[in-house]
Amino acid sequence: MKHLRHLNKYFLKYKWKLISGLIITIAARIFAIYYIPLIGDSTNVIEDYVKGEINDVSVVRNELVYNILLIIGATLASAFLTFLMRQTFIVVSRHMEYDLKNEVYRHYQDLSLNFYKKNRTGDLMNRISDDVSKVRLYLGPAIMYSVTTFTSTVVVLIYMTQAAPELTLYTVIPLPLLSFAIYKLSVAIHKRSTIVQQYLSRLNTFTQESFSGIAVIKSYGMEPQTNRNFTELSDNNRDKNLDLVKVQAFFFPLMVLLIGISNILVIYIGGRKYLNGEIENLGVIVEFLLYVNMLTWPVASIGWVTSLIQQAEASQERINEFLNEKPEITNHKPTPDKITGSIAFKNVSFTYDDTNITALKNISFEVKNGETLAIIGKTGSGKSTILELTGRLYDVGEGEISIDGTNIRNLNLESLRNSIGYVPQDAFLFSDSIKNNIKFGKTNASDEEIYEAAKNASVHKNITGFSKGYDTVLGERGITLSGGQKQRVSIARAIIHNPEILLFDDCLSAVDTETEEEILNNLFKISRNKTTIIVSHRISSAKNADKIIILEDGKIVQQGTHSQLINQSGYYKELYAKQLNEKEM
Ligand SMILES: Nc1ncnc2c1ncn2[C@@H]1O[C@H](COP(=O)(O)OP(=O)(O)OP(=O)(O)O)[C@@H](O)[C@H]1O
Repeated sequence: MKHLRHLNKYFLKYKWKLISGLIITIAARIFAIYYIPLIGDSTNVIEDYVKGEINDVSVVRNELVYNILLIIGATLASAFLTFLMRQTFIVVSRHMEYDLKNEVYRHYQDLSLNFYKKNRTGDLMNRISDDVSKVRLYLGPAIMYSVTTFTSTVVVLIYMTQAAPELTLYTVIPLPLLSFAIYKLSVAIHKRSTIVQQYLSRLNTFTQESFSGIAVIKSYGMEPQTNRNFTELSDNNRDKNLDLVKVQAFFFPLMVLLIGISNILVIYIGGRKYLNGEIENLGVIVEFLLYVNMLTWPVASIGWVTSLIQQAEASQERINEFLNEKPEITNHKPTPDKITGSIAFKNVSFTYDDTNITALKNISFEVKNGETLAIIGKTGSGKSTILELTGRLYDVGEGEISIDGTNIRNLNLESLRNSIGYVPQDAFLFSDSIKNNIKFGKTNASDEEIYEAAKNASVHKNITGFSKGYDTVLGERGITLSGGQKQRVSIARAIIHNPEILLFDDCLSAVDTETEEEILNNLFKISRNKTTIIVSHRISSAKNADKIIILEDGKIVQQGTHSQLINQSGYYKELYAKQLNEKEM
């Protein structure tokens, strides 16, 4: 239970609701059992009348009517209290589930990019959905059934021992057996349902991928092969489901068998005792039959609850594993900073943990406030890494990155991130309206600000061309934007909040040279007093920068202005000649 201790804070938070649930449950169980002695009593009255011990039929009638009214009252009270009990325990468990989900989600958000690289998205999703749901079964049903079982068992046993102590002993013998058998069965069911879940998630992943990649499947004529793969997965899935159903099928017969044994014991032993005169009235036997049936479900639920708790413990262990992960990038400065934007890299080297690739080697450069730096270099030379380090998505191993003369580790993290407008290499847009995607950069932006940003990113005309304009929904359920349109919406998102620093990671690669020219002209206007770093493979994007650096294998191999670099032999001059030729062709 040590992993479940993490949840104690939630029990404390909802303690008053839980305590009232406890009181309601005890009252509900007392009322639920209350009718049994009344039935016994009614049987006894009839028996006494049959034996001739009572001669007046109206006495019998009055007693029966009185008992029936009490039974109706107790049943109604028990039904109402049971409703309240579920409302309390199950509602509280839903609140706790909501709190836990939020806690996990907030923690995920704080964790660094490295964490996301080390763990698969499916695993992250499972822990926040499936595992939290399993924990909820402990927080709600498991606690509720434990309280019900305990209360019912204690109350029923008190009633039974008062009525016939020896008979009680014989009739409860099969019950622990029932509990143990149900526990074993629940464990077997759990094992099989975990396997079913795994197969189901494989099937889902396959289906989802084949729908997303339907264009590739069709163009390669792979439909028959995909069908075969689906059938194979689906067959496995069915077999695993059948394995589960076979075990589940034992559940109720087992319960019925053990209740049957208890009933036979009551009738056999109780009957003999009645004939011997050890039990005075038939009513005791009737009562015992009802008690045994009433005890069965709570006793069976001990096994079920035990397996629920075990599953919750395993799930909470997985959740805690992530909750105990410390964010690698933390804020060391609580007060906000005013950032103007001059950036300096001093002897920076950086190695990615997971691949051990040293992406940057002893990099030094400076971009003053309001200047533009262009970074050019072959693929894999470390260009994107420079931008990611500037935004402190990773902390550097060696050397120092400073902004306005302060090491970025000592800047307020929120101020740093707010001062940056970052356009990543692969523009990611959410399945939401274009307007909301742009507003992501400034949640309180007015429509005018959105249009202005879209105009500067040269995408306004495209958007107004869609029938729903800025309300056009993107993604799975909506329109698919072209690569260039996506890049431009992503640029609009970065510039809308008027940041001091703009980082563009090869974000004009999918637009034609004319649009590139138009966007660069707009950006030139809006970035006059901003510090800009443009990563590109095109000379056209870099040529107007105040400074250009050429990276090769993580090192700066050339730097200067466009006019200086085209007069030096090296990568820049070669690229310039090549791209000039392509333009002329
Ligand atoms: N997230 C990462 N984890 C591990 N290694 C990485 C990661 N990102 C980049 N690398 C490695 O670091 C090196 C530099 O990559 P980077 O993305 O900075 O290059 P780039 O110059 O931007 O390339 P491109 O022009 O193709 O975008 C590459 O060898 C790459 O494989």
